[in-house]
Amino acid sequence: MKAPSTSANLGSGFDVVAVAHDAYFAEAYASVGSGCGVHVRFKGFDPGSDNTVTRAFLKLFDLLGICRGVEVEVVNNIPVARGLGSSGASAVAALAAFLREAGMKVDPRIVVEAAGHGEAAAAGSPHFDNVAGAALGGAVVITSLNPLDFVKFSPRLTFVVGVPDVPPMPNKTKVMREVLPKSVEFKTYVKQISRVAALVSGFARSDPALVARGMADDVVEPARAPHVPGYSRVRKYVMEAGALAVAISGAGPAVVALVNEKEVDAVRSAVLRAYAEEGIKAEAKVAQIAEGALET
Ligand SMILES: Nc1ncnc2c1ncn2[C@@H]1O[C@H](COP(=O)(O)OP(=O)(O)OP(=O)(O)O)[C@@H](O)[C@H]1O
Ligand SMILES: N[C@@H](CCO)C(=O)O
Repeated sequence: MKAPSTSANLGSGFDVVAVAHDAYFAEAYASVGSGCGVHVRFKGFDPGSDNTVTRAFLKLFDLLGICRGVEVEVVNNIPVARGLGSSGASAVAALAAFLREAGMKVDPRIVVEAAGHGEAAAAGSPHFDNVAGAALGGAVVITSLNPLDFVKFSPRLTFVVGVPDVPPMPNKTKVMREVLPKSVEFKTYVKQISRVAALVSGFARSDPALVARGMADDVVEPARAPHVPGYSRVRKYVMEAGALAVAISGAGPAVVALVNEKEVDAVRSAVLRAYAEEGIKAEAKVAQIAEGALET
């Protein structure tokens, strides 16, 4: 099964918003046997024995009150530790592959809950945005954390995703969650919730200008931007090139720009020029909203 890359947060939607895009995909193959226990093989990047996939299966079996013998192979083509949801997508693709092989239909909320708990292996704490996007596809909004629930929208959005080739920060997502402020001023809170409202309204109306308004952020991005190589220059250049908005993708360092089709080439060139001037090799991919692993 395939699971798409995702950009979580989109500025103001920290931990509750993610978009699935067709920039990259993780794939997983599963076989189901007798017995009880999961064996995972990773082709390419191998995170080791304590990984999101194994934890996701343990949580899934716990939630379903079952145990099965499962062999899984993960082929993850989503750049790791870049803010593109690679750890979450590998877990979602693996769970989806298992469920198909086992002939099981399971409530998507259970799959997302299991994969989101698996994220603790990568981020230090569970979070459900990337995995909800990878599972459902489209633009997903977490509407309740306990019990977990979410709403999927299918807006027509076009992105340019800039992926810098920089040495991965050890425990990157965990570190980028530790730099976040512990509190915000009430007036900032009100500004932020109006932005999340703009994100959701923009998803519902498939209105890029409204989504762009929601991608502004006065809380998470200012805390993280200093740790994202080239971000201020990329941000400046892509906005000058006509992007509607730009944000750190997930916990970074990748960036995600929302664009109108007619600005795609100019914004993609601006991303590459900005990184080049920073002396950073980078990739810039044009991406559309993608379907999730549970759709196929
Ligand atoms: N499947 C995995 N299991 C456990 N740890 C992982 C896995 N994949 C990556 N990691 C590690 O977790 C950290 C975050 O990696 P991950 O790939 O989740 O980041 P990301 O793609 O940037 O995701 P996000 O969009 O959540 O920031 C890195 O230190 C990485 O080495
Ligand atoms: N919402 C999470 C996503 C990580 O991709 C964070 O920003 O830490």
